[in-house]
Amino acid sequence: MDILVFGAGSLGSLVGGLLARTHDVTLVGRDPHIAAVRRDGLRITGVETLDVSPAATTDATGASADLAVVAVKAYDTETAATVLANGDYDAVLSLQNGMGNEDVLAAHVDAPVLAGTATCGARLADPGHVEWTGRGTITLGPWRPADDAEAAERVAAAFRAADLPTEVAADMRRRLWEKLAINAAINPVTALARVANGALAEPGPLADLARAAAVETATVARADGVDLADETAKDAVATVARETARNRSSMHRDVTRGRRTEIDAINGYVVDRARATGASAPINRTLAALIRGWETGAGVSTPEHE
Ligand SMILES: NC(=O)C1=CN([C@@H]2O[C@H](COP(=O)(O)OP(=O)(O)OC[C@H]3O[C@@H](n4cnc5c(N)ncnc54)[C@H](O)[C@@H]3O)[C@@H](O)[C@H]2O)C=CC1
Ligand SMILES: CC(C)(CO)C(=O)C(=O)O
Repeated sequence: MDILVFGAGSLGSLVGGLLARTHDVTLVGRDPHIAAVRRDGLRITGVETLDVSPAATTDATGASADLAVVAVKAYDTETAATVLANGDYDAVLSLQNGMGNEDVLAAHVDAPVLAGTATCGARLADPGHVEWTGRGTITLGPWRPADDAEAAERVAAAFRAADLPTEVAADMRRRLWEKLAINAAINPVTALARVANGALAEPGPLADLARAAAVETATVARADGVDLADETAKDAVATVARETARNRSSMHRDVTRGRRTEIDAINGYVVDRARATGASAPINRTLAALIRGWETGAGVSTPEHE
């Protein structure tokens, strides 16, 4: 399969690099990482060590491929969608966190849109070098009823052929809301309290706050027509906090590095859906206000500004 990975940062480089073992992959990203991959190839270390040589470019305008995988931060999805709209793809798959990305892609591209979640961990260590920090799996499926279920099966088969454990799901909206509940609970609380995820697995005020944010998110999901039980959301947060106890969440890392966060696509999205459905979301609203207030005061940067 011809695969273009739009957003060759941490996750995009890992997934693109692993897919490059079997498929023709083009990474789309920014220098100095892209220049290093073009010169020396891509090195993956951590869970496994491997060296691969995908094609790499900083400009995907007018490109075509069987599949475009979107792995930019949520605040860059609109730009990615605009570039992809000028190309030719049989399917577009988002592996991003947060909500709203698939709708933005669907509004721009003329191809089936697939939603996906990735539980693997990745960190761009140096230009040309990505660290694989957690093995994980990928779950993907059609986003809208009109989106092609066969495209999801084709993509999953291609991922499995490259040894990426991948499952197809028919209920991606519910699964993205469940992931959203996890991120809405763990990300801002760990970022504001500057603690590792495991702090939320210990009884105490931070665990109580995270649980309350998850339950509130599940309430908004139900108001939005998605069947997500309070218990499911609460248990998911407890399990992820325990299983990733030593990790710092992506929002905690963004805040520590003075970088823009994905708050709009996480707690901000919950607040927007609460407003649209007449539900109330005071906990998500407070967490979003605190992180947005920090972003404004800190004069945050995005990776391309570095
Ligand atoms: N890093 C991880 O382990 C995981 C990340 N995710 C999600 O995946 C998404 C990406 O996360 P990361 O890889 O950590 O972020 P990242 O910031 O490391 O990578 C995003 C990359 O996209 C590039 N980019 C953005 N706009 C571009 C454009 N117009 N042209 C070319 N390149 C562009 C940026 O330069 C950056 O290198 C986020 O939604 C995140 O929440 C999900 C699961 C795991
Ligand atoms: C699941 C979790 C909370 C793991 O850290 C994550 O997705 C993130 O940090 O963004």
